[in-house]
Amino acid sequence: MGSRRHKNKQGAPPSLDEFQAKRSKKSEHKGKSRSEDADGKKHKSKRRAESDTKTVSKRSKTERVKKTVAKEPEQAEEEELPEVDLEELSKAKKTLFDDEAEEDLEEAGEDEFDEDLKDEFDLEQEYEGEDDDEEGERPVFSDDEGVDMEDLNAANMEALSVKLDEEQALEEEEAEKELTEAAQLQPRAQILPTEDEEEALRDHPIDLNTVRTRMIEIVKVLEDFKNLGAEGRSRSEYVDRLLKDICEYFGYSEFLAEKLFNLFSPTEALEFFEANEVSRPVTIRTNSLKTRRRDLAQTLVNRGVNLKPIGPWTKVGLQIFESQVPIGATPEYLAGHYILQAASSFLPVVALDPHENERILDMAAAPGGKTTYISAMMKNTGCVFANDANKARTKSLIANIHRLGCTNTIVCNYDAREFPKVIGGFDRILLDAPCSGTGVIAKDQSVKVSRTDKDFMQIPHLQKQLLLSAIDSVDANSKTGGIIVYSTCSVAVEENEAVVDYALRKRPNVKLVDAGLAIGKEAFVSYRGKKFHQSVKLARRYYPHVYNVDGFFVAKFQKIAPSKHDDNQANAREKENAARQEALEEGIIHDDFADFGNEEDKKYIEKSRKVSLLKKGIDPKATKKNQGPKSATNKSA
Ligand SMILES: C[S@@+](CC[C@H](N)C(=O)[O-])C[C@H]1O[C@@H](n2cnc3c(N)ncnc32)[C@H](O)[C@@H]1O
Repeated sequence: MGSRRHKNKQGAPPSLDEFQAKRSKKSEHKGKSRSEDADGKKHKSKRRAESDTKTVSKRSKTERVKKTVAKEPEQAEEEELPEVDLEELSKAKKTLFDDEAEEDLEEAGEDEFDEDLKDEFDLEQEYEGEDDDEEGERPVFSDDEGVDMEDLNAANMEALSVKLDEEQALEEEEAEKELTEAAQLQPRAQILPTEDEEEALRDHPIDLNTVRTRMIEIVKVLEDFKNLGAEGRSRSEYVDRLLKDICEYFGYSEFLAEKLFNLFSPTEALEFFEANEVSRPVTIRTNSLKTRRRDLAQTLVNRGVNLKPIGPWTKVGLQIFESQVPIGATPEYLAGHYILQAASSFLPVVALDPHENERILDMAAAPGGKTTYISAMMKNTGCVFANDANKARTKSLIANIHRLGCTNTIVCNYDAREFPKVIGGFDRILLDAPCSGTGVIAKDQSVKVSRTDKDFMQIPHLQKQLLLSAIDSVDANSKTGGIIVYSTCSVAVEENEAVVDYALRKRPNVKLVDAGLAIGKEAFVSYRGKKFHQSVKLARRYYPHVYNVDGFFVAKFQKIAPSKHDDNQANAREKENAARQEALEEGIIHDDFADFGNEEDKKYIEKSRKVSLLKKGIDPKATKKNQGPKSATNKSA
């Protein structure tokens, strides 16, 4: 590790299978290290460093890094001791995300790599419904087990097998007993500083290695407080010290450290904080309006880009490992063949599941990563309203829409709480809500100290209002949709489960449905004494330390009936047409950005319409007159 906060090149978000396999490997490993511990490894006492002169919060990152890397032999020894070893954890995380694949890619010559890549892309077309028909290893009897094969016959086989089972159960029971006894015999380490030591600490600069070792040891105690807690010390004393250490080591405000810590078990919390020090993998989304992932991958490989499909859950994502060219400035980028987009940002759109020819509203759309994905999934048919309250941000939204060639999009600039008064009756709505950003601390370290209690009241308040507006703007009678997806890049319960639960209570005409996402953890149905509607568990949580993606939350609603809060549906179409007319007359988007070249595009649109109809076995000439008003205008309003 070159730095406490280092680039993570390897971490492909794993598939569910990969993830589960690695998780169980990890717990096997834990069991192993526990028994090693019981075998008599002694905990070394912590040491205090005396040489530093600055406090951690004032320390520069480079200094911190140097401290962490340049370990003295004794310090290194100390780090071997704890059961929860962060070095090991971060190694484990790397392997979790397919190191082997990357090494293969690096080792392979280009031709070989191209072949591998092709294979993967070929597989990608076929993987659905494909079963792994390799036989697993079969258990075999062995002499070691004390069973004479010659004595084994149908009559005694059952009795022998029962005997073996009993012996195994007994062995397991004894091993467990030994473990517990050994743990109880272990001296209870005095990890917490005494009052005098605390006092002395105040006058001394902080040593990061000491803090780190103590965090790990405290976590270990908290995970088995009954056996490892020191006499006369309460659990909360350990938690308080750990929180202080987290603030000092990772640079969080006490308020945010505690809020985030409370979401997890102590071990997992430490993994989460650690993961926030590591950049997520660079990922791009293929723009299927302009190219295919396989073609894009090949072109980028030819430019010296080292890449790999993200995982079986997306057919448009690519993970970039290394690149000899700036990935945000290749000719393919400029031509709109892809967009740089975090893997987690694909998820809400996958959950939204846009259909061709629908009317969709992206309520908080800038800079347009999700709008352009929605548009691509709709194959530029129907209409996407891309709204954002921040006018300045609509510039990047429009720029992305242009670059990616989305011709079914209308940009608007309202406070989304004004919907459905602006327009209602949508088939689907995405509310990718403004949030505190506690899921993307790796990207924006300022969140660690900038978020206050007030934020976690004000932001959820806005999110609740926006979500109700979204619900009221959807057409419950939509033939294909009636869907609302709510997402945030925050892991705070106030912004996620609490908002969803509020909406369920305020709008009984919606229900939560399965988001249809292959990965993700169930959302909470209760949290620190608060109970949420049982169905809230259908929503999904994503964590950096679990999937190596940004922290994220996704909930999918189905509107089952209209309500008195909805806008007059009949009016919606009229409003939409009036808005289009107004936009056309005012030529709003043409001040700063190039024209789409409507005439130029028309022939392509017409051609793609014909091809799509022919594919469905419909004569394009027969349907031409019936084209509805939903065809793209290429105008932003
Ligand atoms: C998380 S970002 C959206 C990211 C976007 N969906 C994407 O994928 O590129 C949240 C957006 O909400 C916008 N926003 C904040 N308050 C809003 C409001 N009341 N109405 C509409 N948009 C709002 C912000 O300007 C910001 O662009």
